[in-house]
Amino acid sequence: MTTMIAAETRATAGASFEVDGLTVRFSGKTAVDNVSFRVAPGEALGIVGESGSGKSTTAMGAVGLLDPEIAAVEARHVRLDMTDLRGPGAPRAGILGRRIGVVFQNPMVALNPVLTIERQLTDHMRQHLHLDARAARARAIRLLGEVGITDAARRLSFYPFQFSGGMLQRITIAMALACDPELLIADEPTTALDATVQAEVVDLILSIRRSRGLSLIWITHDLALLNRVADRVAVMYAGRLVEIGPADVLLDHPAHPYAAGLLASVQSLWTGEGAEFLTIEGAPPPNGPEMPGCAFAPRCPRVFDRCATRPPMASTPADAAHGVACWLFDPKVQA
Ligand SMILES: Nc1ncnc2c1ncn2[C@@H]1O[C@H](COP(=O)(O)OP(=O)(O)OP(=O)(O)O)[C@@H](O)[C@H]1O
Repeated sequence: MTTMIAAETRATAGASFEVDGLTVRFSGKTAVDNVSFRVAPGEALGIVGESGSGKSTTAMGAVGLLDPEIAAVEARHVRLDMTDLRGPGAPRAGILGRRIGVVFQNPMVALNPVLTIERQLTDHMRQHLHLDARAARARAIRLLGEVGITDAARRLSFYPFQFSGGMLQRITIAMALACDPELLIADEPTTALDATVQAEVVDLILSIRRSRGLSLIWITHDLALLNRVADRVAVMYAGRLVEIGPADVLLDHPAHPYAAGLLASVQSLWTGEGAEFLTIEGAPPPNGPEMPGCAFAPRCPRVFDRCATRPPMASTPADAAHGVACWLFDPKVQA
């Protein structure tokens, strides 16, 4: 009983999350190259980029969710507040699931189809919070209420197939919140849902973030959504972080030619009928960041000689308010 009270009253304010020099390789091939960023306590960072740009690999690699048999992950450090998640003897086990919650794209994949919702929600709490069965069940009912599932006591005995996609995503959000995390990672949490329920799930995550004061990383390919969900935005291209800055600044005046092109293509869609639909010519390089210069150089309308031979700023400084990895904005080139 004592443990239950401690768990329920634990403050759920957000923690800072700092990633420095994260590189991820699959079978020796670099998928994410020297990525650095910081999320301040209670802040929401949106990570945007096209499919395959390395958004999920960055987040999952940072928190230790990639299978070490498949992915080689290196980083100078990954810190949740003062706790280093990657140093020797780092207390990784238990942090994920307790201090960090993750909501995935497809709730059907995140949930076990042959276990009841009660079992899946309470196993998690019993493991991390050491609650007895009764206390865990009571907590599960409260959590389901928090994510908008009515008649929660009865529905705890249901299996995943008895819920709609939107309801299932609410349940995975409850699971992510089960141990009062300080950081929530939402990896395209609405992509697999019907358009009608997407907005409800976005609203739910935003309202939970506000009420709990959580730090949030929201991964999306939807630039328009970032207006609503993010305080700061990080733009990824071909495994590198090319621009990071305050959402209002970056979404109004993106500096990196790729970010500018991405925004222009979305804005041309927003402007409606008769408007020219802008696209960025070409495709991302097949070898991701494994090329001598800037990976965007072959598609860049502002390319110049240096871009093809040397990668600009290998990473954006973790503490920079607005960073751009582009030779056009390098002070030494401008001088
Ligand atoms: N398990 C894996 N094995 C091999 N390569 C992988 C694996 N997972 C990801 N990759 C590669 O890593 C790169 C980054 O993929 P990632 O899924 O992180 O991109 P993303 O930006 O999140 O894309 P999406 O929006 O489609 O989810 C891609 O080139 C992808 O093919």
